Amino acid sequence: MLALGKLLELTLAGREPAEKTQLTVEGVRMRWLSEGALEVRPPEARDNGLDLLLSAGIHGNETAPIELLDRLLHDIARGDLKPRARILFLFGNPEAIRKGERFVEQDVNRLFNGRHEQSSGSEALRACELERLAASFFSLPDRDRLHYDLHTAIRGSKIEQFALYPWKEGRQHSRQELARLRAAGMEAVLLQNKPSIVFSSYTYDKLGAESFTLELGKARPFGQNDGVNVSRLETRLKQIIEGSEPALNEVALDGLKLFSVAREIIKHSDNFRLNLPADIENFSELEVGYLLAEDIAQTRWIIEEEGARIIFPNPKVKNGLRAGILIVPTTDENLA
Ligand SMILES: O=C(O)CCC(=O)N[C@@H](CCC(=O)O)C(=O)O
Ligand SMILES: [Zn+2]
Repeated sequence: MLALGKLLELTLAGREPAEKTQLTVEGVRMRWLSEGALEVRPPEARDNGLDLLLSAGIHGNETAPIELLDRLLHDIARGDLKPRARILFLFGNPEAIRKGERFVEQDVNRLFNGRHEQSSGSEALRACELERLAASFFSLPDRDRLHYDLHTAIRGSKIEQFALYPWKEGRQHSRQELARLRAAGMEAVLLQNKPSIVFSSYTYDKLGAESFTLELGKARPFGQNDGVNVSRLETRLKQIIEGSEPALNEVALDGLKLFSVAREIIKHSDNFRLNLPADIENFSELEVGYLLAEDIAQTRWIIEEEGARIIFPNPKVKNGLRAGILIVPTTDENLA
């Protein structure tokens, strides 16, 4: 296997490779760009015009997606997987990955779309570098652009695998991309309805990619991910990489559940209280009238929406950040 296939090993060791560019026997070029960043380029004659950004480890303790990207890279470096797409592999927060923590000082996934400029420290610098790497990767004209930012969640979930689809004024969510996600094993998609400061929102909003955050199960340490079944996603990613995807069922979306955001719960102060059991699962339903959260100045979050569910409840976030998302079921009528 080519040494650059061991991007994860290099990243965990904090090492730079001696050789920055290597070629497989089929002429696939692997190029190390920076810590945790590697570009894969097929020979020109095989290139099918897709630019695919695969990121994981934006949160350092979310190891199943990191292991998945590591397997794909090994397969490419051995010549077992023969890309027709250009690919950028990114391990988002190397320092946090080495520590096995979600983040070191601050959550990288709250520092995109310019937020890093109002901040300092290594994670703000890393968010800036990730934006630069993504922008440079997605700078070639007339190519399809796809970004999957892979995560696992802090808690269990009633719907194990789901995607979050960013929003941009005047741009419609794509039915074809939803069909692709369904084929990759996603059971639900949350259609966002406002701008955001996460990585997938940056590549969607500023770089014109079709971009998604994918949640694949519960976060566990390296080597303990048997409970996270990524086989459907892995198969689909290999097909996307090799340009051999079977046709998609766009009409029915094959039972994919769609949700929209009703409200984001923002923590404003240290007085914030979230009225949920510590082990509550994502997608748990909340009844109308339920007092979900309280904060300073008599702020009360009371459920008003029929069919409301909660995802990512987290009262420990820093003040000013999202402490949960209230979602409601929606339909496919506004898709492009
Ligand atoms: O389990 C949790 O509470 C968080 C899991 C996670 O890291 N989710 C991403 C979602 C990003 C998005 O909104 O697209 C995050 O919170 O950064
Ligand atoms: Zn995450």
